[in-house]
Amino acid sequence: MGAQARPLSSLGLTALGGANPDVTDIAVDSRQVRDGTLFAAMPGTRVHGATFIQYAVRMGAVAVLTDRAGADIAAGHLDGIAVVLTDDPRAALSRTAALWFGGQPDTMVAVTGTNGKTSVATFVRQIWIEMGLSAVNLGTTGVEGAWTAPLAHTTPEPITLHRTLAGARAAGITHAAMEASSHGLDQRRLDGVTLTAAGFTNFTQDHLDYHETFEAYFDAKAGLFARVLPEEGIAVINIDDPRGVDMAAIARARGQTVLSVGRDGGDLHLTAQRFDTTGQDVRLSFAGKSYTAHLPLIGGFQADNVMLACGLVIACGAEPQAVFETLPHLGTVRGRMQLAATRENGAAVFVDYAHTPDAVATALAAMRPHVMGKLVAVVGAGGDRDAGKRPLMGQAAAQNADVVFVTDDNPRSEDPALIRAAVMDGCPNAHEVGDRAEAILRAVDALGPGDALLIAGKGHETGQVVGDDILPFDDAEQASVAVAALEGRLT
Ligand SMILES: CC(=O)N[C@H]1[C@@H](OP(=O)(O)OP(=O)(O)OC[C@H]2O[C@@H](n3ccc(=O)[nH]c3=O)[C@H](O)[C@@H]2O)O[C@H](CO)[C@@H](O)[C@@H]1O[C@H](C)C(=O)N[C@@H](C)C(=O)N[C@H](CCC(=O)O)C(=O)O
Ligand SMILES: Nc1ncnc2c1ncn2[C@@H]1O[C@H](COP(=O)(O)OP(=O)(O)OP(=O)(O)O)[C@@H](O)[C@H]1O
Ligand SMILES: N[C@H](CCC[C@H](N)C(=O)O)C(=O)O
Ligand SMILES: [Mg+2]
Repeated sequence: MGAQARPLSSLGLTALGGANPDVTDIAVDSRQVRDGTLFAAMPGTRVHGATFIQYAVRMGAVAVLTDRAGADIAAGHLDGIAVVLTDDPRAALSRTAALWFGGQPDTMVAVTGTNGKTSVATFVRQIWIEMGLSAVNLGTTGVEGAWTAPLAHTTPEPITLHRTLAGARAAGITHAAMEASSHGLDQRRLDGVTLTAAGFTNFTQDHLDYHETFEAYFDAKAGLFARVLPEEGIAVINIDDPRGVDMAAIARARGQTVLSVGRDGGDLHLTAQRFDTTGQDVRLSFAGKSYTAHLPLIGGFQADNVMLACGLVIACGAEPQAVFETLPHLGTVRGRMQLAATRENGAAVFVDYAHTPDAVATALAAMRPHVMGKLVAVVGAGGDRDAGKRPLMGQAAAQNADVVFVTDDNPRSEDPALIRAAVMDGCPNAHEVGDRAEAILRAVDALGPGDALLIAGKGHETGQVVGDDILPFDDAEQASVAVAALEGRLT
């Protein structure tokens, strides 16, 4: 909450006719408006927020921030309140929220890409903490690290975001790594954040329900470099991804310094990787020097995420040697290639957040070097999300696992049987088991010595969204329950 009333003009806003009322709060939802509030009436995906201006005024709004379309919708209801009109009210709201809450950790980085954002942001935070700094990561798993808080979005809307950042700063947090989701970028949610560096992981299919085309999805992600990261910022880019090369060109065109990372070359370069039962050894090359480290992380792709994280920390001014020395102390990211249970015969059960075709393929392929026997997968797709990815996720599972169980993820408002049928189109030989707990039980039951199971899709989530209900559900817990039940340890 903003502590006290402040004139509208102090928030960087100029109202029509020079009105300059004192503002006591800012809100993006009319239902949160109270006396003295600046109501930001945003063009939405379902409705224009300006539809609710009349109500907001009744609740005590003294000023409205909107666009021309919003002013037209609310015509006749704007008398007596200050009206700020702008072509890009979402960007204006972000800058206003930054000024209203007035503080963020001194050093901040953001990371975008289809997969790996949470992992990279978590590794950045872990590295900073190992270096003795007071750091957090913000994103899908909430605020984690030296200060914790829950978040409803991967990239929170600007008011929540800046309230959180100001809270973190007040708690002594000096360093923060945040996720920039494509929705968040498209909706300008992080345009008020001051970034030292920004990272790009990769670009594959997701969220076409929202962005409609691959190019629009890419352009949203590119906004991190084309708009949010300042010209003096450093762009840390995975150039193994073909679109990483495009992203680097966008960053260079802005005058940003590019620090490239990759396996095929790059300023920070992975030159060797060897797997063992507890993780992997990596050799990295940076600025003419070679560094080796044991990463206690399962999954070859985590080396890519760790490299990007190292690049971001170095971009913020850390000594490379000190950064690479922290690597043996990194920990598993919650719900990402997390060992959840082990059967008495040694078969391991992993939980992972793979919810795109590329992630399912990558996560399963990453398990192969750790598995002697057969690889079993439990996979499903979420409702009210990109429907085109469903058969592709099934296909990725069929191509990379020996046995596949198709089950429900978060059906949300959709018919789960139809979602499963779409996934099954990509893996017709899979076993279809709608109930997720039963699918996990049957998959665990299928494990012999040397086999392994990947339960994909829900990672750290602790609920299953069915219609408007969130039913308690935790893949890691269900994996343990299944192992215990099958081995007679449940009474
Ligand atoms: C599709 C999408 O991103 N929608 C987000 C968007 O809502 P919207 O503006 O489209 O909402 P709307 O219902 O059309 O309403 C328009 C405006 O009217 C206002 N309103 C509405 C009703 C009312 O009574 N009074 C009122 O003032 C709303 O606050 C809104 O500002 O702005 C809202 C406020 O910032 C968000 O809560 C909402 O996120 C919805 C809930 C959502 O599910 N978003 C997901 C898809 C999302 O953002 N996911 C990404 C991660 C994706 C990933 O990387 O995997 C994320 O960053 O979390
Ligand atoms: N570098 C990578 N390349 C390909 N797949 C990856 C990579 N990193 C992670 N993944 C896969 O993507 C899944 C999600 O990882 P993570 O949560 O880090 O991504 P995210 O981008 O934050 O996802 P979200 O869009 O939900 O925020 C992992 O569980 C793993 O299966
Ligand atoms: N941030 C992603 C998470 C998807 C997780 C998966 N379990 C699903 O519900 O589809 C999204 O909202 O698309
Ligand atoms: Mg995430």
